[in-house]
Amino acid sequence: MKICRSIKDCRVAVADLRRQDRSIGFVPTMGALHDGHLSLVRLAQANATSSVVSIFVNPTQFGDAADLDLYPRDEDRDLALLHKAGVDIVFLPDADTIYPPGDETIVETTRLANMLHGKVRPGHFRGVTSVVNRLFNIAQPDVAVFGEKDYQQLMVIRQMVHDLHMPVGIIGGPTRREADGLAMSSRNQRLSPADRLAAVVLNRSLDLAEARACSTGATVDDIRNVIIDTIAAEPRAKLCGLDTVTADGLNSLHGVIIEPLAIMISVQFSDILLIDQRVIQP
Ligand SMILES: Nc1ncnc2c1ncn2[C@@H]1O[C@H](COP(=O)(O)OP(=O)(O)OP(=O)(O)O)[C@@H](O)[C@H]1O
Ligand SMILES: CC(C)(CO)[C@@H](O)C(=O)[O-]
Ligand code: BAL
Repeated sequence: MKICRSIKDCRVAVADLRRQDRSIGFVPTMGALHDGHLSLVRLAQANATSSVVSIFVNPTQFGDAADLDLYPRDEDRDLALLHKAGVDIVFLPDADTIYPPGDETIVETTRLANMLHGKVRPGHFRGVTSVVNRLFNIAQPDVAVFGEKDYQQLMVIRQMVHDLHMPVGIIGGPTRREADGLAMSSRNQRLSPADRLAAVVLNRSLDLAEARACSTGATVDDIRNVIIDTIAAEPRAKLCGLDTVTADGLNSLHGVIIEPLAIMISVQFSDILLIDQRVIQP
């Protein structure tokens, strides 16, 4: 496994793989890896003949300086996990490498970035597309894998790739969960023991919403009420975002559910914001 910290080293390592006729499957991450990330690596390996993983805690997607400072980091453990997973290249740039001094270019999906979860975290998706664009230019992947847990992020990336004619196939990976149903997330390690137990309410509310959706004549408002009531019954949880939108265009849906519905929730425990989602078929 090659560990590259500069763009030049990463490009040389990618060119080596290309010389061997290997295709590149890319998984961008912010490190503090868990089984969710490793499942994306396996998906990349299943869809390409080599795998490249980046670890970069991207400052431009954090609105809150404390959230950026406290973001979990464990480079040695991450490298050991990626080595064991058979990854070919790990790219570990620093902020000046990605954003050279004087840098002034941003990439933004103007509609998708500023709605729904983008309103809870202003500027967040602009930071995501700006960094993913740079990472794609460096790793030059054939395919790249993103988790469905960050559902709006996946849609934003698909839109960017489509609009900018980027020759990269985007693959969505299913959400991996802890035994009690909590979606794996690097931020879970920052939860207090009591908040960790309470956090199971995200998945429980989505399970109850899905069950409600299966009943005849269920409306989008019924689903929303199930989520609102379930989260409200957990005193440690504060519902910050609840979006019920079409699964492909993320447009608002009302009335009886007659097309695939994406439910996206963000819930705060103390100072930590967790997200989860579910796509429900009518
Ligand atoms: N539980 C999961 N299952 C599958 N993929 C996941 C899961 N959690 C995150 N991912 C995906 O891994 C990639 C890297 O995400 P990131 O490094 O931000 O991890 P994270 O655990 O989501 O961290 P955070 O605490 O910031 O939410 C993203 O494409 C994300 O959607
Ligand atoms: C895609 C990503 C690595 C960009 O920084 C990040 O938003 C993430 O980890 O989901
Ligand atoms: N997976 C999303 C990264 C973030 O919360 O900034």
